[in-house]
Amino acid sequence: MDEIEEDEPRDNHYNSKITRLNCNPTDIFGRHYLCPTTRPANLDRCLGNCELASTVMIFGCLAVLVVVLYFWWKKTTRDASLPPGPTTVPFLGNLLSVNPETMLDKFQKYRKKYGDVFSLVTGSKTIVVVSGYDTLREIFIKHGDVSSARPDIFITREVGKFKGIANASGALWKEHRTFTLNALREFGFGKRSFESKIIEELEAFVQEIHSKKGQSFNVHNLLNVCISNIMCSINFGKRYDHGDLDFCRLLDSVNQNLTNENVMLVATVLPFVRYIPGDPCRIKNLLANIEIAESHFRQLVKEHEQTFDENDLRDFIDVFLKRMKSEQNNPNTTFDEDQLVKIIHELFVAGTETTATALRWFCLFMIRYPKVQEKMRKEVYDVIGTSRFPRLEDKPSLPYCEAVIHETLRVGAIGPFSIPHGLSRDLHYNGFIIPKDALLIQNLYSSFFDEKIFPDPNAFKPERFLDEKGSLQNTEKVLVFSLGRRMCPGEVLARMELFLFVTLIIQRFKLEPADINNVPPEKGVMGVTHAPLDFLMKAIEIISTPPPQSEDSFTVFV
Ligand code: HEM
Repeated sequence: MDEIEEDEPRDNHYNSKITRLNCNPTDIFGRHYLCPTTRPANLDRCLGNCELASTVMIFGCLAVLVVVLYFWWKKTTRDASLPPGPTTVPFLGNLLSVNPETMLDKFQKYRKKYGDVFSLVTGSKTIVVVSGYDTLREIFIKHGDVSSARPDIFITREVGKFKGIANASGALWKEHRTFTLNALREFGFGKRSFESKIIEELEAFVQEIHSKKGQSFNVHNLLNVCISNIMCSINFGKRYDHGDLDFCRLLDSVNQNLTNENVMLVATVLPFVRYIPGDPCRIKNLLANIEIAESHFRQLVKEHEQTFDENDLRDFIDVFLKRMKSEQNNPNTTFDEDQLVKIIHELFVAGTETTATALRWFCLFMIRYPKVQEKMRKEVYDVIGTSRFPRLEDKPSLPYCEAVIHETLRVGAIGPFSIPHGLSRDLHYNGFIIPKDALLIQNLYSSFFDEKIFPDPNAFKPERFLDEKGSLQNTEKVLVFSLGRRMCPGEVLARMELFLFVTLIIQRFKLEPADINNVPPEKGVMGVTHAPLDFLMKAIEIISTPPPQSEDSFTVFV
């Protein structure tokens, strides 16, 4: 590059013109760097060129800006081939309609106005929302071959690395979902071994409530700890004491992410926010918490490897390690440590938050509907009495309790929008095209509150699930575990947990609000799940608690 020599005289005209242009003409050595290719002798030409260059640059930038704005405007405008939806706002599209605080009601209104399949355009992603029992079945069962993928979004890419089960698609997902379901089934789904793990935790739960001595308390943490401990027994073969520091750290990192409510949604529709300095949306914090949890799980895997005995498979990690070892000479194996860590992380999170939230809704409904509580208790006392804990084999004899569980899942609407789905190719539906890169939302909530299926949908009425003979009916209409190929693989375990917790709570305690004049509202908040606002309650002991190793309780199953 040519430079102006240091001993060259300065040009006044040059300096004055530069001053007019409000530029610094020389650097500290007096070298002209405004237009480095030109010498002062050619100053006028240089300045002319510079002005021309600036003008060209300004027009160039404007042209780029216009092109960018045009494409952004296009991206925030609904294409005619898409399913219908609310009018888009230039450059924002329907971004304002994806506010988690208002989404439940808004989507109900949009369904009425635009039909069972409507679209929202956000610029970065096209969201297609599917509502209604029949249409959900059509898109996710009939067209399940196309609609069972996961989309490429923040959570699947940055959090899940497209691994595990919930964040994987295609062959990897199929292989590991089947493997995990078989492993859990073999290991104890629906069997006594799982029941004994749940009952072991129920003992601890009862003791904790007993220690409250009828004082008001928030059941939130206690339920989280108990339910996650069940997942720990299944995954890692051990439960933790409620005060264990490692366990508290693990739960804290998971809970922080769960209460970091809508970060996933924000990062999905506004992917650039993660680059804003200062982490205002706590995305880096979320990723750091994932790392804390996964290094805990990695450590557990290492410990298992050291004590592994293929003739004594203790838990899910051991079952996976056995498969890993049997495939160690297969260069294409997908059974590796990363995949194992992702799966146990998913099982831990998916298996804890959902079930614990359902049980919080249950406690809230019992406080609000004491007559339902009484009716359940009568059924439990008639069938089981008070001398032993409820068991899974009591289930068919307790249809009213089962009806209450279904009504809790329906009105509590724990996962109202399920987990986002993706598509393996464009899907033609009713004359519209749902594009391959769209994000498909299952609006399960629309079916829970559909008055054609559940008349008077806002009322908490367990009787709706019982026919004239008192037998269960219509329970399959509560799509809380989703439907089709991605349907929740933890349903069996969740139902076991719900039944045993709910019937035991009712058998042993009378639930009351902390303040009879201030009964907590039924209002839920949208986060990772749809959960009730925190509330205080009292659990008045009806039957004195048996000692932890009592004959009557879990020793029967161990
Ligand atoms: C009341 C409790 C539960 C509810 C309401 C629930 C609900 C759901 C829903 C709605 C989905 C999304 C399905 C889809 O994408 O279409 C799901 C997926 C999943 N759930 Fe559950 N779940 C519960 C308990 C559990 C438990 C106890 C486990 C663990 C054993 C579990 C493990 C999973 C996994 C691994 C997935 C991902 C499945 C896949 O992508 O193929 N869930 N669950």
